[in-house]
Amino acid sequence: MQSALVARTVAVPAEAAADLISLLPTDAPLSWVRRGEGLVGWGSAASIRTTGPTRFADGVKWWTELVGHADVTDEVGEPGAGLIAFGSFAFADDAAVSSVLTVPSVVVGRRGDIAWVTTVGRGSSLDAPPLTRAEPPARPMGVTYADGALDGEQWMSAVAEAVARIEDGRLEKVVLARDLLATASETVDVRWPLAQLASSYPMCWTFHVDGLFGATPELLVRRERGLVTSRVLAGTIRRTGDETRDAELAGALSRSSKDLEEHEYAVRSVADALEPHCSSMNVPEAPFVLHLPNVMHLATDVTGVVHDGITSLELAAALHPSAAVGGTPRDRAVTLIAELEQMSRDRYAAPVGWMDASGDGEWGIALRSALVSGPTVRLFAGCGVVGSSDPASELAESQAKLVPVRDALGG
Ligand SMILES: C=C(O[C@H]1C=CC=C(C(=O)O)[C@@H]1O)C(=O)O
Repeated sequence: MQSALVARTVAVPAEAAADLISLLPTDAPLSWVRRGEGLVGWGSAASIRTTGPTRFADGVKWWTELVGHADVTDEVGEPGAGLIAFGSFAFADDAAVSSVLTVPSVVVGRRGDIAWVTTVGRGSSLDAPPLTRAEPPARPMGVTYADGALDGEQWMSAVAEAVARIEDGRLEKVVLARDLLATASETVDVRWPLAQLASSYPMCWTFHVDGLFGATPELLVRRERGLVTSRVLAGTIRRTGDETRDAELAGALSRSSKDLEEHEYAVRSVADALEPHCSSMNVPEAPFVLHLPNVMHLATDVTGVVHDGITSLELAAALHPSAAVGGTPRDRAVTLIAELEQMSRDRYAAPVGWMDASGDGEWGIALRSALVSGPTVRLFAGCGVVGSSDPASELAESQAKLVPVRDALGG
């Protein structure tokens, strides 16, 4: 049997963690960063891969046992300090896609002006490494794009088919996604698109776990000291870059019955899944408009007080897939997704984030994301389809949602 994990967290000056992503070396970089704060990690002290319908439960069991045997000294005491795991889960129950939880050997965290380094290993003397900028990544070169499973025409037909099924009364909403394949002339160093995403989309969570990277605006769940938060997004309009026009479009979005319907399904699915675990909840009656550089979304922040000892990962499992990425009713939507998309979503649109030893953590929905493997990058984007959806508008919306990763790849 392996010896127990030892984790030591020490405080460091905030300036040392001012640019978290620039600290990442090439060795298994991990990221969860928003507005310059969050967590980065590298190296691997322990990890688990799991598949199928029990993937979340397997992860929770593994983590609980690991934490139960670990020797942790944490002089900072903030959420994310001490022992943490980063994780990225498969969208679907099929056994072909691995989900992963990984404990880095070094984590650097920052929250406001508090910063720390956690070192994890199996030995007794763990010295925190000096925090210095890593060798900068190279820009991907010669990036070319090709259709993924479906070309634009075929994907619009899938959307039209989904609308027909909704009109038949078989379901109310389904989120259909498509993929796009990028190929660079050499292996892509994921730290390049990560740095670009973090600087262009500071209001999003810039993540990377085991080849899945992106900048998501949607927080599936945060659990922090008994409080739970979910930022629900659904309903989108593209930005024009002209401020006056964008303000008019934001107004139109907040009045659009099609988008409000899409949004309502997503909020309901989150509120219904959180309710059994909360003693009190706040679900705002009307959404606000979240402005991103490429698109605007209808957004609702659902909050609650958790009354049981449920971990953030178990909450994520209960919420996944919300109707922001699945549909309503959930089971029918997930079956239709598999039929119409004709591709595996892999880990796109599924929980990605981190959890600490207390079970607190943050799990985003892996949107505006891509899977990198050597010189190839598979990008994903999806759109909520309701009875009034128009296939050509949905295709244009999916293209707008591909912009962050396309721009970050620089081609
Ligand atoms: C499924 C995606 O977005 C979801 C989140 C926000 C808005 C959405 C929409 O308006 O369709 C989607 O529900 C994606 O970006 O791939």
